This record gives sequence, C-alpha cells and structure tokens, in this order.
Amino acid sequence: MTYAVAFKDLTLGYDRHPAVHHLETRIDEGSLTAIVGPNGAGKSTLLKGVTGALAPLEGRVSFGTLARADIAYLPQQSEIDRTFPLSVMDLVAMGLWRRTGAFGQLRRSDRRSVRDAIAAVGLDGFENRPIGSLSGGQMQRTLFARLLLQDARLVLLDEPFTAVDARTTADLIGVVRNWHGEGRTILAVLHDEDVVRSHFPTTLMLAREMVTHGPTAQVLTAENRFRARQMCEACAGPPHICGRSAA
Ligand SMILES: Nc1ncnc2c1ncn2[C@@H]1O[C@H](COP(=O)(O)OP(=O)(O)OP(=O)(O)O)[C@@H](O)[C@H]1O
Repeated sequence: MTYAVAFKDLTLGYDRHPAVHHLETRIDEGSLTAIVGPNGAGKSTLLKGVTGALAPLEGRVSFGTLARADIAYLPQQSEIDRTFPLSVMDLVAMGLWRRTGAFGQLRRSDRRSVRDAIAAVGLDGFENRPIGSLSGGQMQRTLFARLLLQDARLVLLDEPFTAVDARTTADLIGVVRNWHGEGRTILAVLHDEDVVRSHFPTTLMLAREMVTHGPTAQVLTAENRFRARQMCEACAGPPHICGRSAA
C-alpha cells in the first residue's frame, strides 16, 4: 500500500518545547483516519506539522506521491476570524485560489462551481450572507464548501464536528465519506468516539507520543485510553522538555 504521509521520528513543538515526540508511522493513501487523544495531546500540532505551518524540531514529514499543494486544511473554528467582511460566496470562492490566483477574476464556470459547492453543503440561498451572521453549523458548512472546491488529495480536518448540531454533523460526514469514496486521504482530529467508531476505519491515538495506530476497534480500547491518559498526565501544563535523546 502506498502512503500519503509518513512521519519519521517526527518531533514538533513551540519555542523548542516538544508537543509531539518522535512520531513514527505512515498514513496510507486513500485512508480515512481519526486522530484521537486527551486535550493537549498534540493532535492539532500534528496537523500543523503536515501543512508545513510548523517546521519539525526533529525528524520529518514526507509525502508519497502528493505535494503540499495537494493538501486542504480545516482549522479549528476558534482559529477562524469571522469578523472579516466576506460573504459566503467570497469565502467559498477562496477554494479556487490555486487555480485563479489570489486576485484572479472568477469566470462564469467558476461562479457556477462555487454555487454548486454551496448547494452541496445545503446552503442554497445563503450565497450573499456575511459570514459574521452565520450560525456555527452554517459556518462549518461554508468551510466544507470551500474544501470541496480545493479538490485536494489530502484533507486535514481539525475537530470538524465540534459545536455542530447532529443534522449538520450527519451531512458533513456524508461529504467526508464521499471524499473517501473518491480515493482522497482524510486525517481528522475528533473527540466523539461514537463518530470515530461508526465512520473512521483507522485511528491514530496520540498522547504527545504515539499510543497506537491501526484499525479503530483495536485502538479504541479501555486499556489504550488509560495508557493515553497516563502518558498525557502532564498535557494540561505547558509542553515539557523532551527527555529522550535525539537518535
Ligand atoms: N501556538 C502555541 N504556542 C505554544 N504552545 C502551544 C501552541 N499551540 C499549542 N501549544 C501547546 O502544545 C501542546 C499540544 O497542543 P495541541 O493544540 O496540539 O493539542 P490537542 O491534542 O490538539 O488538544 P485539544 O484536544 O485540547 O485541542 C499543548 O500543551 C499546547 O498548550
């Protein structure tokens, strides 16, 4: 099986304080993988390492046949500035930037693609709404429409269903499953184990270090959860100094 992303002795952190330690595993191309772990386990940090926003302190992230330009990333809702004066249409159209350039004019066919993406996430009629007036769930649908247009081979989702109602979650899971059916690789940070069990065949459990990575039923056990909590006891505090020497 070819891999989409490989982590090789990867250590990521902030101001030289590691938040993810010596991670060594591969994400198969076309897989649908959940990243789980306690608060502060380094899950968001890992996604930032994959996007390249955070450079490794040690080790590396490598990609199989894809390039960083093939990655689409949905950050946590709290990291998105909704006061920016944009309409739903403007925000979704940003998904075409790779093709149109930042200030490129949208062609008629581009506008149609934007409208189609908005309709695909159930937001028909919201095209001209300012994003600041959207509910949390409507905003998440808008961001998924932008991801649809990005047409990426690797999709990174950071807590995509947090603070989103059950109906919206079900609709957006439908979008994720379609991406999986199209052969894209999906890596999603999730807290809801029912969602993980029902829809994500593979799970990576993180607690600053990797706890385990494999078929979801084998990963989500009471024993692994207990180990993760123990490994992550210090997670509530600031990232500590890594005691392991660089290989
Ligand atoms: N920008 C930053 N500067 C300094 N430390 C940071 C920064 N972002 C995260 N951290 C620290 O890195 C560690 C891992 O954080 P991260 O957000 O990756 O965890 P997480 O598993 O995604 O947590 P949660 O489930 O609470 O979202 C935490 O100790 C956090 O305080």
